[in-house]
Amino acid sequence: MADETFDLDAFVAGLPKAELHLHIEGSLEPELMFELARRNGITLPFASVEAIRAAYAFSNLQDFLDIYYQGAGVLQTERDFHDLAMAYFTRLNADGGRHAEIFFDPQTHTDRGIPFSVVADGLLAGMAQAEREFGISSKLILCFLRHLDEEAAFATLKAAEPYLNRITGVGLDSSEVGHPPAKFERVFKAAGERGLLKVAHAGEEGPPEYVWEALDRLRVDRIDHGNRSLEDAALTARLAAQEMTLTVCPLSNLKLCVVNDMTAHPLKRMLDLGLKATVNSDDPAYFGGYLNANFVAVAKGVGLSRADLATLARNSFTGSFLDEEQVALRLAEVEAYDAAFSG
Ligand code: HPA
Ligand SMILES: [Zn+2]
Repeated sequence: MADETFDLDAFVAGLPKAELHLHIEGSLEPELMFELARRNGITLPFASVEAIRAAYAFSNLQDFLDIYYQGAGVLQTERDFHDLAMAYFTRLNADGGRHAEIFFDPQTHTDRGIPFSVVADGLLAGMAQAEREFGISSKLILCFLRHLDEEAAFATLKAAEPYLNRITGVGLDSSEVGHPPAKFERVFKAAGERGLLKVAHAGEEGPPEYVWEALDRLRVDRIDHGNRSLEDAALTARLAAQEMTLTVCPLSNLKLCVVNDMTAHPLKRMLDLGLKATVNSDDPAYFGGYLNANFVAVAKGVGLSRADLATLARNSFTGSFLDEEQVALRLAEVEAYDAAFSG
């Protein structure tokens, strides 16, 4: 079959795609971290860009989160958040990305005295510029930090009130184990009543029960990660029947030791089980690769076919929060690309 001999890098490079799982604070490259530290008169506990990169050796999610929250401390002004967003969209554009739904963690900033409006206005300005310059559409998803309490999440939803017409949904991130989705049932209900869509990280390190809870108690529209769902056959069947989108992050899974080796990554099994998986970069500045690097690494690791890759690209649009008309346009682009590609 021609499938076995296709040029993987070339096919992935031009494939139209959307990114649905990207923490904008996790796209802060060490170079920009240094520049913002200098701009804002902050002294970093690292001597060089190389020293920062050398510190990015994690054995679990918490190891990463500790350094990720520390890094975000250089973000102070609206311009900083704008520059952060534009740096990400420049990478996404280079990767053939057409659309992104980006997470931000307002509590990481408001808890150190940065107003919600500074964060949101900066990110929204970067998103508008990416649309103008690259034709990349994007949406903003407000994540609650699950290691903090329900009251803090409600306060964040209140701070977001003036922005709710420019925020598409809410999410749930940070330390998973010990902080089950049910802890945030009421705040997710309140978010839903305000017209927001809902996603949650579940089954990255946490057990399948957390995925059930995200479905049944938070009533999410997507599951972020979801890897550990495969331990539960009834859950897997439910996710497939419901056509629930999973936003899977291969290089993140490798760096945070959710998988020991890329050849053991569950993505191929997910697709073969009929799960609606997508490929995403999560925190690309920390995990060693942007969107296309994730596609290529997992495709090589588990042997994805060209048809699998086209399915993943389609899933990224049908699993997005774009309206039907925009989805149809993007799907037509995928079909046209796939039909025309020969390599
Ligand atoms: O992969 C992640 N999991 C949980 N919280 C996060 N915050 C940034 N990235 C992540
Ligand atoms: Zn994530």
